[in-house]
Amino acid sequence: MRVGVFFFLVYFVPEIDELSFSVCRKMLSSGVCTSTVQLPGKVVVVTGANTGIGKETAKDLAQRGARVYLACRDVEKGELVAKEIQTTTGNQQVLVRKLDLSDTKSIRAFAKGFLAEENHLHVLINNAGVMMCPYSKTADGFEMHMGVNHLGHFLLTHLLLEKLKESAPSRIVNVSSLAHHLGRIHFHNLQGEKFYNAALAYCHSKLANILFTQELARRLKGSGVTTYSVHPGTVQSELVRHSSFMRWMWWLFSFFIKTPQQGAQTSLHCALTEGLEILSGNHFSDCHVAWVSAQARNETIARRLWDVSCDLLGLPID
Ligand SMILES: NC(=O)C1=CN([C@@H]2O[C@H](COP(=O)(O)OP(=O)(O)OC[C@H]3O[C@@H](n4cnc5c(N)ncnc54)[C@H](OP(=O)(O)O)[C@@H]3O)[C@@H](O)[C@H]2O)C=CC1
Ligand SMILES: CC1=C(/C=C/C(C)=C/C=C/C(C)=C/C=O)C(C)(C)CCC1
Repeated sequence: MRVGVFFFLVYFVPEIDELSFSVCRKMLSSGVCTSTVQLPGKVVVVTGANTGIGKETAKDLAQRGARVYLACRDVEKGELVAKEIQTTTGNQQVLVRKLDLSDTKSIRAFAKGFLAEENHLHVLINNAGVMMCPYSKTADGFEMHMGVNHLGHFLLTHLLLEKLKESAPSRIVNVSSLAHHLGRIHFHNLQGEKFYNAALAYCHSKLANILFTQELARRLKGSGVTTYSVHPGTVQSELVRHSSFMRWMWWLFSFFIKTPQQGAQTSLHCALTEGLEILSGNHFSDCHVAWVSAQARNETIARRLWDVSCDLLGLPID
């Protein structure tokens, strides 16, 4: 039935025909991380690692011998995945710790626990994300997309930054999206209280991921810590859980959508590839540097977002 609907559209609507074949070509030329780097003795944190892109990223890093922390809001789901990764990779150093990015207390507790038990952190992958949630707020009163996708990771990164610097060379990968092109930082409506659209709220938060990456790269110059933002591609995952339209689209076009394992490739490329330090602050898609929107290249907005984020989270503005 799905194949029938697809071929009906392709056969009878020439525009869709052209679009789908060019999209198809693009999807099929998706990047692959070719790094052979092994990671014994290295410590990695992946947020949202119990499913989707995060799970596949964590699995690959465990396969290379790293000690991998799965930072998950649902510890039970995390434990099941940790067992699965331990079995498939033979690496027992896959650990689950509770992290709910929609609650700054949980983020602080995660960081405190991690810093108490680990002397190093070589790679932080800020992967967790929510998309198209009905209007809701985090425990601290932030709009859910901005709160989880941007502010949660902003705070987590700040709390772990000294450890990353002590462990240099180290890397931070922020999983953003092509959707950032539709994003805007409305400083007068950062919590969506004046107007709210679930899809745009996601786009705004993904733009914030890129602005954060660029500002962080500027501030970390010379520290040995580098940072990259990533568009993983359009990937079959649970991200579409809040939208029946998107679930339908993903189902209809599932032939052209990447698997989570393919979706993990660009994060892995940025975390592992040797010689990438010179490209700190850049955005990547299909394992190549990718173009970002004019908003995402605006240093003034990036600096202001940094200051506003510090202010909202009670961090000192430096
Ligand atoms: N799939 C796609 O096509 C695309 C994805 N991306 C980005 O890729 C990243 C990974 O998404 P993907 O794997 O597709 O989606 P999934 O929904 O499959 O995975 C998202 C992960 O984030 C976790 N998460 C959600 N909310 C919180 C929270 N409050 N605290 C901690 N963890 C949380 C989820 O945990 P739980 O299972 O408990 O809900 C889950 O582990 C996201 O940042 C997304 O924006 C970007 C472009 C396209
Ligand atoms: C038009 C079109 C598609 C739609 C793509 C969309 C809608 C992508 C959305 C991506 C998002 C939301 C990423 C998350 O960050 C498909 C399914 C690829 C198939 C070919 C035609």
